[in-house]
Amino acid sequence: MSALTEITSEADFSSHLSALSPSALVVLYFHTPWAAPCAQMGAVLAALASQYPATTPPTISFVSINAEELPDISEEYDVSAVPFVVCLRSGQILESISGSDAVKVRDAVERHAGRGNSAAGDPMDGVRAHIPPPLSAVPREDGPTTATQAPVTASHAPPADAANATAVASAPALTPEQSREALFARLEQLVKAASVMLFMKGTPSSPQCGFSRQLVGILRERSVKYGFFNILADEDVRQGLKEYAEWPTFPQLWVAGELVGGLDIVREEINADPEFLNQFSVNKPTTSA
Ligand SMILES: N[C@@H](CCC(=O)N[C@@H](CS)C(=O)NCC(=O)O)C(=O)O
Repeated sequence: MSALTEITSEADFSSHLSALSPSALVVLYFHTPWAAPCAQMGAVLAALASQYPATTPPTISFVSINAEELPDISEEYDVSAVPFVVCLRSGQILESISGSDAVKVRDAVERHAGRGNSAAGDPMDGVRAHIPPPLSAVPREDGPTTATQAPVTASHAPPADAANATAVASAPALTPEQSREALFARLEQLVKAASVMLFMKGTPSSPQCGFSRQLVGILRERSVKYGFFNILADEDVRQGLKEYAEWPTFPQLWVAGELVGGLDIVREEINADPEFLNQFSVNKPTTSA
């Protein structure tokens, strides 16, 4: 699966881009370490990247760029605020998205990844182009309204120490209620990081619990395209999601930002409707949207 690659220098950026084929979609993610919305978007992009298989040569590449540390790159892509996402192909900017709207970013990536990949033999071709909202009853509001944007002046980036000073000055200690709100805002984004999101213990290739393993098996059998989040890697998400979802265990399967349930519920849904989840299968004919 693809991953979010951190760019460490301008030279690193140039060599990364030149190693890609011209038809590859490049997703640039500009962030700063001190801007809280960037942490959410970073997790969203990592989950999104995990949905795309790593191919040789890559047909899609997700890169993460510290907007303050690499001001020349930020300036080149007109980064005025973070988080900021740019979809790029053959050096051409296809779309820029400013702010932490996970749905907007996901839709843009899926839309652009759907084009230009067909020659690469990617098994997910076509499906990624656009998956219609699966549950018409589920409102697909535009991302959380917590899209607080942290302004960043790329061309006048402060040195690292100054950036730290900014972080201290601009990040007063949060009250427990504020921390909970921030966590819930992050979770609201995460559950929408992919049309089908699996919150599990471990990863699909290495599940750390039998329930998660079985749910991965169900999704695999149906060739469902999904994003995942390993809750063992983030205790805040592990505990917070139980409260946010009002569901005490993992795995949790979310579809279009709505909780379906755990393994037992997914099984019940499939028993009641064998076609359940089929619309997210990579084997589904793309014409039947
Ligand atoms: N029958 C449940 C089984 C899931 C379950 O019991 N999970 C436990 C053990 S893996 C869990 O997540 N406990 C809470 C935790 O570990 O944080 C289902 O349908 O998903």
